[in-house]
Amino acid sequence: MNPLLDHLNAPQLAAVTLPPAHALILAGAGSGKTRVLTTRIAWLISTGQVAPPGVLAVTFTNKAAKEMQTRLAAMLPINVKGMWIGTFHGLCNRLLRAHYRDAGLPQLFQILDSADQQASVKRLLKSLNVDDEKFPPRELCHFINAQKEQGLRAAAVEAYDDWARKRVALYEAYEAQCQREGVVDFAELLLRSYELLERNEPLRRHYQERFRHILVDEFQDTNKLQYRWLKLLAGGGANLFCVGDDDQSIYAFRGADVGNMADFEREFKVQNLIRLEQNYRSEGNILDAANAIIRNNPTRLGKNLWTEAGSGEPIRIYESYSDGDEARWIVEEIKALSRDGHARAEIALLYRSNAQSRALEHALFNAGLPYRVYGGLRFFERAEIKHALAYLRLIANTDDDTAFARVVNFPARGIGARSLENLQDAAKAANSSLHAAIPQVAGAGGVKLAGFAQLIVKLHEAAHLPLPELVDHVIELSGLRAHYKNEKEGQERLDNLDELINAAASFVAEEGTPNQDGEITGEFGNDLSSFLAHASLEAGEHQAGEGDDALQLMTVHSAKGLEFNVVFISGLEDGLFPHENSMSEDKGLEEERRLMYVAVTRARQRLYLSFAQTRMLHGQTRYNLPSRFLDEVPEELVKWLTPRAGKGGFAVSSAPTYPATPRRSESSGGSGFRIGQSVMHAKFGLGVIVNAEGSGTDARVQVNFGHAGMKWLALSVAKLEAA
Ligand SMILES: Nc1ncnc2c1ncn2[C@@H]1O[C@H](COP(=O)(O)OP(=O)(O)OP(=O)(O)O)[C@@H](O)[C@H]1O
Ligand SMILES: [Mg+2]
Repeated sequence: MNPLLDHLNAPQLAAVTLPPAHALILAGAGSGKTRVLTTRIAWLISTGQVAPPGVLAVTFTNKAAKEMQTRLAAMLPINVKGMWIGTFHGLCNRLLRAHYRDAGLPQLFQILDSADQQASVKRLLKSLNVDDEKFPPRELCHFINAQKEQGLRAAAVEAYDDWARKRVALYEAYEAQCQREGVVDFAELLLRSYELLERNEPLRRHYQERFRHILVDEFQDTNKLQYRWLKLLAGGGANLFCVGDDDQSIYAFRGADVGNMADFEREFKVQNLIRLEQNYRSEGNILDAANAIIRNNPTRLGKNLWTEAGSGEPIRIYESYSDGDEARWIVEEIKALSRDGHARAEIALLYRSNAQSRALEHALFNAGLPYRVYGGLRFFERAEIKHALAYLRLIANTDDDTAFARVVNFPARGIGARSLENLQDAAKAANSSLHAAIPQVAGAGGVKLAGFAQLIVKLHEAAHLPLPELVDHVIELSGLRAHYKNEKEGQERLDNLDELINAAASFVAEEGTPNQDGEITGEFGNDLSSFLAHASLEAGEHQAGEGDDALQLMTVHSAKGLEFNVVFISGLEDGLFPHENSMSEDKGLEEERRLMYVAVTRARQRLYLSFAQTRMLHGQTRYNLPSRFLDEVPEELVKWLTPRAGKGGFAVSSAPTYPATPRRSESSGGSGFRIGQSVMHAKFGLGVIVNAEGSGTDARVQVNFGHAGMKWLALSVAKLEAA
């Protein structure tokens, strides 16, 4: 038998070796979906059923794409570099680079990340004199992206009142601005390449005939437009092989639609529906906990996972007084784990929201423990990096107004707001880019702007340099290096800029010049523009120190598909996880529960769950109840590391469990209740006092009742009892 097929169980083997046909692999976490998908690619190629260029594989992150390539390279004696394996964004970018003319884009079009997009919208509102309180840029971006994700251009969006019509008009103006500047946002990458294939029949045929096998991982999290994109590409008779898990659908808030699974089954008349139920990742207790949690969701396709592994260790739960205490405890625990021989890279710290990482990072930093944060403030999103990239973008395209506006006066060169306004007016009058309008500005401001234009010319002259040298040169010539040298805490920024040079070097070394697999065009763009695209798309998955033995910090969302020997899930508090925005409606809560399921199923051997009674978040101290998800873990699987306090619904301890910070005993206006105290209300049940105001007959307290939510109660009326 083909050694590729060793170690597969029967349904996995069936999935890997299906004769060419559409297939849906529906299976729970850790059952080998990704492994099956990768092995199938290897099997199809090694048995000569398809050549490498005939495969298109979509993964969820760049990291996953790289991992897939590495695994394939280990299984097959072929060059996997040129293969079309990537994220939707990455693949669309590749398509648009290859056919930029047909797509109506400049050769060196630039990609706007979310922050760039917002800046661009802000600039638009300003130039149109639109009140950004009526149309907050963030919401406008959200609206625009949502339209694009449904495949709707401004002209196709319906609007029934003035405000909605204005919003659509702004969408249209934004599109025009992007087109003029030669930039595309993330949603545009997808929509533009969809339209390209839809409208350009020869091109569509070419790709339809080329890709014989299209394989999609994490299919449950595709949105409508992505699904249509897949359908279009598969329209020439390709075989669509999708793997997914409805229980892990966690991107509904971004337009993902689990309904795609049912649509796929129906529209493609899928005959091969394969379920995998054996889990190879987690030990028994962890798996049982995950199964128990997800069982509380009423709308599931339904499946249960089992494992041959023993029950393993109990799930450890820890309660702390504050987020700081929680972080310090995690540090101590990690030190102990290290002493026991656990590699740091095999330990993951997961949290619901990025803001939570601060306390953890602080404690890890103080303890001198190396760590890597995925997501959060990503490398390529740091201010100094974005400044340097903006200069590079201006080399590639002087009409890129977002980049222009970012650095025209950074480092400061005396170009004031007044001159910039004049420049903007001139650009608007001439319908040109900011850069092109410079000669129109008179006076001293005009002279300074001309100086900036000179700088861009000089940078341009260096464009022939090898990429890492070019980056170095730009950092120097732009004055960024000198600027940060003079800044008090500029060293870290200088280090990051050096890291950008390294990133450019490793980019050139790794990517080489793509396109060795017989693309129909040789116009993939040059190193600079591919590097810039990479910087926008990579989303921080590369960071300084990659490969070191560092702890892995990330949100649960970014942990999807990954696995670790030890997992900490911290901040398990109602309002945080489940997140308060999603607690009020069933659908939201179900998505949070799926998120919890994803989090728990990342662990192989050991799982820690922790929560804090108080937490500083966004500059405010919050008093929280333990997450309801903790109650959903069967007691027999659990070992409490702190006394299990409070019976029944919520475990609220009355004593500080970690002695590092003295417990505060704020009184609530002489009412006899204190903040942090547990109370009982006849209607709302058990809660925790989180805030207090007034005194005497006017005394009011705010109570977090968990399921019943947060309430202000007048003590003279509400009959509250100490619990
Ligand atoms: N037949 C098998 N024998 C041994 N190990 C296996 C087998 N199948 C999968 N594994 C291992 O189990 C782990 C989980 O597999 P994989 O990541 O492919 O699961 P998944 O279904 O994609 O999980 P997720 O839903 O979290 O993405 C991996 O370490 C994988 O190598
Ligand atoms: Mg997977």
